[in-house]
Amino acid sequence: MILAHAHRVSRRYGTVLALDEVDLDVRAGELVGLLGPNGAGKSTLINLLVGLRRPSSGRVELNGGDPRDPASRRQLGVTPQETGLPGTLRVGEVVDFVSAHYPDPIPRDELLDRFGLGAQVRRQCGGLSGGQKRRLAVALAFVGRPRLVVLDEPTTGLDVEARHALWDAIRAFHADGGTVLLSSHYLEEVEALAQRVVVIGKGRVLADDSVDAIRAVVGVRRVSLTVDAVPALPGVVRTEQVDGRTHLLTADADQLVRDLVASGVAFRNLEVRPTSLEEAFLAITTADAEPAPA
Ligand SMILES: Nc1ncnc2c1ncn2[C@@H]1O[C@H](COP(=O)(O)OP(=O)(O)OP(=O)(O)O)[C@@H](O)[C@H]1O
Repeated sequence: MILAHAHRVSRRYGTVLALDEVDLDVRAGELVGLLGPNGAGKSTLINLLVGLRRPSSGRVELNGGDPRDPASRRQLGVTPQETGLPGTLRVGEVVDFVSAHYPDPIPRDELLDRFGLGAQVRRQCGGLSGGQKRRLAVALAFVGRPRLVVLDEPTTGLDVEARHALWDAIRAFHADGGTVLLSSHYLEEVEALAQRVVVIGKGRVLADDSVDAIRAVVGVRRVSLTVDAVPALPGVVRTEQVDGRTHLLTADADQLVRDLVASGVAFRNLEVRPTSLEEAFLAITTADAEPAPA
């Protein structure tokens, strides 16, 4: 059963094409990670799916209906990228206020314990740390026992311990049969949580696959060297010349180094390091732009 559906969805903001004919289905029971660099279009896609914005063209559905119809959103929990909490209300009061909107909310203490906020129940929201505020904002998405939870960069700004606590809560929800769509900049986060990864770049879906398959694609390495002329070598997905250094991006650095040595070319100062996610996206985009073999 498909809970969230986007069909050839585009969204423009003035002259900016934030989403370009995106297709996405989130099925019941899935934990899907939306991965992409800044400005890729992740928040725009999320906002369309949860009914906060309208597509310029294409179709979005939530629980089989229009996401802008409150009936479609009844079993949805959302934490947007930016949230505000009333500074003078206590944590427990905020949870009670949100719980009052649902027929069978998770009991307050259980919810707060799940998100490591049990000790803060009487604290005013204005006095919480940034990480505690973020955890509370994410916890509120779960209070109504939703079928689908949509989290836009839930752990940005959290320290390692808080991030892991949040991951545990998300995993527990999923283990109980819940469906999750979450966006992240962090490959590590998506690897830790998701089974399926949708890579977004420049408003397009660049890849939609299992975590292992995506890891293989983004597991691109950077082989840097000083060399007069680089021979053409197999497996190089991108070549860059910066400040007299040559950088070769490849999925198999070991083989590339063997090939370099075998080619007999004189090189100096060889370095091999993982690419950043940003570079990996470039590699995917480049591979994506290559014409398909005839
Ligand atoms: N309200 C808006 N008005 C104008 N342009 C916008 C608006 N919202 C988003 N954009 C633009 O649309 C593109 C996609 O932005 P979006 O926020 O969806 O990306 P993102 O992947 O969520 O990025 P980030 O990781 O930085 O949050 C960007 O170029 C952004 O500047």
